[in-house]
Amino acid sequence: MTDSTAGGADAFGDLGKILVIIPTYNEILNVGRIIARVRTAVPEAHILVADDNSPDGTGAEVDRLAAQDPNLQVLHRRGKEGLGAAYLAGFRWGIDRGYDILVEMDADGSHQPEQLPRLLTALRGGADLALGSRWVAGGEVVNWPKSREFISRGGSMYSRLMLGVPIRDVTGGYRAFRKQTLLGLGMSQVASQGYCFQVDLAWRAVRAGFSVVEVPITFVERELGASKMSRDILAEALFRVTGWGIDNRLGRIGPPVADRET
Ligand SMILES: Nc1nc2c(ncn2[C@@H]2O[C@H](COP(=O)(O)OP(=O)(O)O[C@H]3O[C@H](CO)[C@@H](O)[C@H](O)[C@@H]3O)[C@@H](O)[C@H]2O)c(=O)[nH]1
Repeated sequence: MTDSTAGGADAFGDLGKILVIIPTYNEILNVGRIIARVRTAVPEAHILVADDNSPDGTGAEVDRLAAQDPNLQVLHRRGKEGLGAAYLAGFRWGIDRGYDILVEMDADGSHQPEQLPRLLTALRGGADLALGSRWVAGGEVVNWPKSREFISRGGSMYSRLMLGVPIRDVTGGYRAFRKQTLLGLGMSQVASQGYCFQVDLAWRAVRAGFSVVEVPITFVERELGASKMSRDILAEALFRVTGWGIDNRLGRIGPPVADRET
């Protein structure tokens, strides 16, 4: 049987130029493998690694790989400023260079590049934002510690409760955006740095009236390297989501103000 979501040379050319953004902090053990897997899964996609000056030399390793691959670029950032800041810099870089589709993908293999065609197929079907989801039917996590699953499910539930956002996996970080979605949700006003950046963007997309489609994915716990999840990241998420929830109930939050393309 043919998988209608399978990739292949230029299978998604009709969507325009695709950029996969991979944020990295100390991912030298993973970065080469993930780049190779993206190449095979969706050959026409270009890749941008947004590296926060990783002490383990991830940025230099990608420079070495990029010397052989014109469709691989590195955004060297000055230091660790959080996942959100790295993605925002990557989105801006991509939009300024004419990319139409911008994809978020972790470096550690949790987000399987082989499932990227599913997200792109959802965009082709009319979604403005295709969100890889662990918590819809058909989605799953593999080898994730129960404690992480609890935090992740709890974070999504709390966000739904506080914000009324109708998304089951609102903290998930495997996503494909149309450029117009990022501009329309006002990405330049996003200040979240850690993983609550994902909640911020999804909620903004909903408030801006975009169609957000959850696509089931299998999230596989990393085998190499370490998660960057920390107490500070959790505290930021709790603080921000609670604040947004209160402001929302008081009617202080309206639709986001769209960015200009420049
Ligand atoms: N440039 C940069 N990259 C970062 C930073 N912090 C993390 N990253 C990169 O962001 C990706 C995800 O970080 P992990 O630390 O591996 O995340 P996780 O614990 O597996 O968390 C996953 O689940 C979260 C909760 O659902 C998600 O919010 C998150 O996006 C991710 O999918 C990895 O490629 C990692 O190197 C940072 O400060 N700067």
